[in-house]
Amino acid sequence: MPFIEHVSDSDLERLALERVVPALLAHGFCYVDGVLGELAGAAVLDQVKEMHRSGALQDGRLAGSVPGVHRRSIRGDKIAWVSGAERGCEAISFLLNLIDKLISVCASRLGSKKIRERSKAMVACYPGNGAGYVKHVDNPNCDGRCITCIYYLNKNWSATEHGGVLRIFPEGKSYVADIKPLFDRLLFFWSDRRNPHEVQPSYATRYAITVWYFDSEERAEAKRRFRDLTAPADSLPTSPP
Ligand SMILES: Cc1cc(NC(=O)CCC(=O)O)nc(C)c1Br
Ligand SMILES: [Fe+3]
Repeated sequence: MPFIEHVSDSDLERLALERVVPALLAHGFCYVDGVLGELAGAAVLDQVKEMHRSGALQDGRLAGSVPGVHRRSIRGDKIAWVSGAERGCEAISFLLNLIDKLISVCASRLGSKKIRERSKAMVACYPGNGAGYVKHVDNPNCDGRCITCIYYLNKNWSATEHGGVLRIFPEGKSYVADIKPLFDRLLFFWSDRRNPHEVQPSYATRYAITVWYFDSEERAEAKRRFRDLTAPADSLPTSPP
């Protein structure tokens, strides 16, 4: 991608149709470099650094505390959830708007997926103390998340020196995909079991912003299932007297 300060809608449309959709359908993942360009990318990085400096990033929680296992050994990242409307997140909001446009062009060409909503943006920082993220699947049990989209923000990143590579183990393939978390790189991959992935130990501060796009039918079904599990007491069959 040439140095494009302001990516036009037609550029996004072409990028989606010629690059993202074919790669997602063929390999299940795809990354694009130089998405925002130097200036807009640097503005996003500055805002993420300011969040880190101001202490807005907190330890990533684990789903359910894992007894006896030290949290950092599983997830070493510090995170914050942003909608983009917060003060100091204007550049992040610009990024999210651009990704939304890209996905909306892709969505209609990704088969039966109806992608109409997404999560908030998760701003993450691996502090560079050797922490990473153990191998996992983002959406192993049909919670509705369809596409994981990660925007990386790390300038002059050297995998040999700093580690921090995202390794995807595409299901059923004989190869792994090692993706460096480079500045102004946008990565997409199916969130389900097709893409187990890990973040290898990071030895430099490693910033990324992740959003998850929902398939609305799978999301609605997951909500129904979840509601059954958490139905209020009065609707559950009462235990025998
Ligand atoms: C909160 C949360 C974060 C992540 N992040 C990564 O996999 C790291 C990707 C990267 O930074 O390259 N994955 C899941 C399933 C949850 Br939940
Ligand atoms: Fe993940």
